[in-house]
Amino acid sequence: MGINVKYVVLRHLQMELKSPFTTSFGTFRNKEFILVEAIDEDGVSGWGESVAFSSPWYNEETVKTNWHMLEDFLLPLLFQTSLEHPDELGQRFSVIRKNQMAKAAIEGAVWDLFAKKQQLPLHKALGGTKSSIEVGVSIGIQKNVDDLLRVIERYVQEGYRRIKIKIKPGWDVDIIREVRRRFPDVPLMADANSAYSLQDIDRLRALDEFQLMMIEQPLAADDIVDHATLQRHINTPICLDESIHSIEDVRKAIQLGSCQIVNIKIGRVGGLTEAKRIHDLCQANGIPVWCGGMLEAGVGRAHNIAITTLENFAMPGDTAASSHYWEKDIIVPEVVVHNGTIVVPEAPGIGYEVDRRQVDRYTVFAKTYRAQ
Ligand SMILES: O=C(O)CCC(=O)C1=CC=C[C@@H](O)[C@@H]1C(=O)O
Ligand SMILES: [Mg+2]
Repeated sequence: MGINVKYVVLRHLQMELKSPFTTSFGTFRNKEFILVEAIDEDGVSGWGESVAFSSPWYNEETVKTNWHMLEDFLLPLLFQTSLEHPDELGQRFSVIRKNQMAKAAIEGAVWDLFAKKQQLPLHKALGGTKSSIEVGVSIGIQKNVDDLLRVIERYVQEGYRRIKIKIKPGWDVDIIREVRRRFPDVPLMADANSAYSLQDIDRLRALDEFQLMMIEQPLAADDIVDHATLQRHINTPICLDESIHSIEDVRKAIQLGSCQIVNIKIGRVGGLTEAKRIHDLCQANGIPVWCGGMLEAGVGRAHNIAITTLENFAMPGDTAASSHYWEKDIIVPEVVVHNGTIVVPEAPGIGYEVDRRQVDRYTVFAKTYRAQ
């Protein structure tokens, strides 16, 4: 059964975060993103979500560059001929360099469509094995330590399986010491979003005493060489986020010893097919992976849940409950977390219904593209 996408609707949505999210590179108050709906000859819709932000802080892609790539390059390639399987899109899109988040947005919609046509939940179509997944929560930089401790307390009580806090020079060793004093046993990790350099080795080594599960992306966003040096000097396992765009990046990082853990973000690596390949390579090399978050709305969140059902997603990811981010999400039911666990939905495709009323409410503009 081929996949024959007849038209695609791109929608530019804007949703307000319940509370601002601050990292070492800035504060998010709103989330603007592109929602992709791919409709086939039978009128079945597949949904994808671009995780690019409005500004090129996290990586070089933005909402506008994603729209441009989709409109001018990726949709024409998709419309060229039908597909037998979503895995074929990687090859078809390989004539376009990088722009992984734009590629992943449409690839995700095609995977949802494919799974629906097969009457399979997306997680089964991907080869997932879990019926529930464990999740953690990522906490932005707070005004002061007391606020941070209060926020952590709340999430620990809600049952989240690990706490991730953001660090940067000056908001690191002392802060983590306080957190550890108050929560000696909580599974804890720190994400630096590239805020350090090799000159900070001593400061980063000082974190070894706190039994962190890992430190995420301490060094430059495009680096895997200095990370290998750093890993030789510290005991805390390094996890790469920003530096990983493809299976080739992972192969090289493993060879160099740049990390012991990989954060897989579907958007950053160009889609579900590449995410699965990276998962498999890491598994073969004894490297656990987990699913990162990009403050997704419901569709992106559903894709994250599906990929996390693969076996080697062995650590809790950042897929917190919809209500952690939004007053009202765009899917029904919303993603709920009980005791740090999400029950994986079994309905075909992403497993959640897209709430068109909410989508319309958040849509700033939309455009439809048809196969010629
Ligand atoms: O809750 C989430 O979706 C995860 C949030 C999170 O940690 C991140 C979101 C966006 C950019 C980064 O700061 C970051 C990360 O690096 O993992
Ligand atoms: Mg990160």
